[in-house]
Amino acid sequence: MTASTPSTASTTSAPAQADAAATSTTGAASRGARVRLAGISHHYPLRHDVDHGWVPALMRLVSPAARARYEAESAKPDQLPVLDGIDLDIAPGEFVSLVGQSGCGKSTILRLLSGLETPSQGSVVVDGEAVTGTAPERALAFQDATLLPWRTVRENVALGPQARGRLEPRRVEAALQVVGLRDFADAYPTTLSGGMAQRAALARALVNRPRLFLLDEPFGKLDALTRLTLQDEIASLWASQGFTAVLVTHDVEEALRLSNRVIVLSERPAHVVEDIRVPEGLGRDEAAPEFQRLRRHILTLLGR
Ligand SMILES: Nc1ncnc2c1ncn2[C@@H]1O[C@H](COP(=O)(O)OP(=O)(O)OP(=O)(O)O)[C@@H](O)[C@H]1O
Repeated sequence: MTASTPSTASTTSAPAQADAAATSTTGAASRGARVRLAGISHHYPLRHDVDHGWVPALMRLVSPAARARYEAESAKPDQLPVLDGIDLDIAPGEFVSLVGQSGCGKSTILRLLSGLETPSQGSVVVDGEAVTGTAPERALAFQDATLLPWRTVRENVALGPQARGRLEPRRVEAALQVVGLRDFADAYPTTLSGGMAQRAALARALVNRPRLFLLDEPFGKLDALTRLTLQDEIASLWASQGFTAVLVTHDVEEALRLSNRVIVLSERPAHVVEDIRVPEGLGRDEAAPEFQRLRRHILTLLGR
């Protein structure tokens, strides 16, 4: 499935813009990456996995009770299983949301897709190539904008291309334009609202023309109104830029508004409980019985 009409909130005129953009840039959809997660399992080492060579000597000096506590702790598994057999194919231009209990491994999946983390088992393949490290065309946006406070908005957006020696000022200006921050290009991050800072972070990702955009609760810290506005803007960007999007969110309505598919994950170690296709256009009609039915269904799967 390729990007088609986006599902967006109905609070502003952005959905109309998104529709227009989607219609006018049908070719853009092919820019999106094809993603394949095959047999992914992942664990993190636990703290007592650390090799403290001095511990046995110390244990001879401590009380039997303290020694017993240490031995009990050491006998625990030394790995935290986080993901358990995740298989997922994402078509170019799809918008996929991952929902699941806190701590189930959603962000880990994004880190694997970005190349920040390597899976303990299985493979992450983007556009036919195994992911072995980070790449600018696989952009990651977090809950915190993480802008450098000593650089202006423009300088923050330019940072990635500059660091790679590929600075194209026109692209930086275009990225600022697309997120509506041209007038604040010379402002410093401390003078921005939360929503504006998040827009700057989106521009910083978009300047790399990502084929895969990984969004880790990017609206999590924003007030409800800004959140809805930015959701519309993401939908609009997705329609016009044609990237593949993977969004981690706790907000089931947000997932239904924005996505073609909602992947419901189990508790940790996570596996896919259900892969739900969102009918085209449904996201714009929250009052629709089908929207509400899907919302309740997902909440039930999440045990809420
Ligand atoms: N670098 C790490 N080292 C050790 N454990 C980690 C590391 N990163 C995450 N974890 C653990 O892995 C589990 C999954 O973390 P992850 O951040 O992927 O979950 P999540 O579903 O995104 O959580 P949330 O919804 O609360 O943000 C958690 O128990 C977390 O404590």
